[in-house]
Amino acid sequence: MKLEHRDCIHNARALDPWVIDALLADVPDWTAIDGILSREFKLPDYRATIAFVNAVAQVADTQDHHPDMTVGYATCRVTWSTHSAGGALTENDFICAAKVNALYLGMTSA
Ligand SMILES: C[C@H](O)[C@H](O)[C@H]1CNC2=NC(N)=NC(=O)C2=N1
Repeated sequence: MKLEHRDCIHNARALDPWVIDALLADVPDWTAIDGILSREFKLPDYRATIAFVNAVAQVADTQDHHPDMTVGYATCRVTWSTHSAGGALTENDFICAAKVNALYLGMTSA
């Protein structure tokens, strides 16, 4: 099943580096550095940025997996890591990153 269609699981385990490298191919434009997965999104203006933040928050609450977000006027950096795995990357981070990519595509193409 495509990553973006999967749901987060409980007790996700820290991923090995080679698994991280493989999963990165499924989340275009995200980078994994020091146990965090992040991407900066560009939006047309502040209103669109806040709408994006709210849509990401909705995904986060539904999945019970929550990113850090840094909001600018027309940018939002979304950062995932799994606290319960000691701040490492798990499949949950990649599942949520894929969901956010799909969300962004839906909000910015049309
Ligand atoms: C109790 C609740 O399920 C946990 O605190 C969830 C909530 N959101 C979370 N978000 C992230 N990013 N990592 C977690 O380990 C995590 N744990």
